[in-house]
Amino acid sequence: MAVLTVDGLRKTYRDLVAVDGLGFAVREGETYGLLGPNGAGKSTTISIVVGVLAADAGTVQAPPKERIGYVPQSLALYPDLTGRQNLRFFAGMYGLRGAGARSRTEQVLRLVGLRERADDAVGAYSGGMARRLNIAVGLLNRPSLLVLDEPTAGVDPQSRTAILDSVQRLTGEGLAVLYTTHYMEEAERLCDRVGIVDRGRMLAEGTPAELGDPDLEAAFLRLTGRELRD
Ligand SMILES: Nc1ncnc2c1ncn2[C@@H]1O[C@H](COP(=O)(O)OP(=O)(O)OP(=O)(O)O)[C@@H](O)[C@H]1O
Repeated sequence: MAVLTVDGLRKTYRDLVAVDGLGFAVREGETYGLLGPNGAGKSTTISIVVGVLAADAGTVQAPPKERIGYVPQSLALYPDLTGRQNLRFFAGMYGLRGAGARSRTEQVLRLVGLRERADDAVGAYSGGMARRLNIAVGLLNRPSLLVLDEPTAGVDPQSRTAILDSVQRLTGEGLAVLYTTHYMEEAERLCDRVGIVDRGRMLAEGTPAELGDPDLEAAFLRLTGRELRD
């Protein structure tokens, strides 16, 4: 069953067409990788899916906002509070209280592998730990769709592995995940299906094995070209 269906999506910024008739679906228990070079329209698409940006045309069928866990590229955490205090604060914002808030906080800490560091101030966290805490915040409200925008950018292999492991555990429980990354080998390992986009259009879609010849990076470069984008 599709948790998210995007059809004919279009968004322009003045005369720039950022998203140009994009369509894809993410099913229950599936990790879908939205891949594309810088400026392809991924972040714009994600912003529309999570409801922070309005489309010019097209449709998005998604869970209600409170059932979407959105983890943006930029961190939204309080550095002076501990990891656990941050989670308790955001749990309160979601309307979780008392024992319910406490037990959910402990569950998400465990899911991202941060229980042992939960009482350290977030300002002292490594980049990878902060990313994992940001993901934990996105999980607090038991979303049915988790949207991860480059969650492993600039983190060390340990945190990257912890992040991929958590995503795999979560999809095993039925969560649908929309994922962006510039690391093709990561998409190969993690994503059940990928969509390669450029200039706001879907160029190819399928499993990494279907698209990758000889691998996903080669397919990506063949489809999107070698010209530098930024
Ligand atoms: N607020 C904005 N105003 C004007 N143009 C914008 C705005 N946001 C994005 N764009 C442009 O829209 C296009 C798509 O950008 P978008 O950020 O969606 O791409 P992306 O695939 O997420 O790129 P990246 O991999 O760099 O995050 C780009 O050409 C970008 O410069």
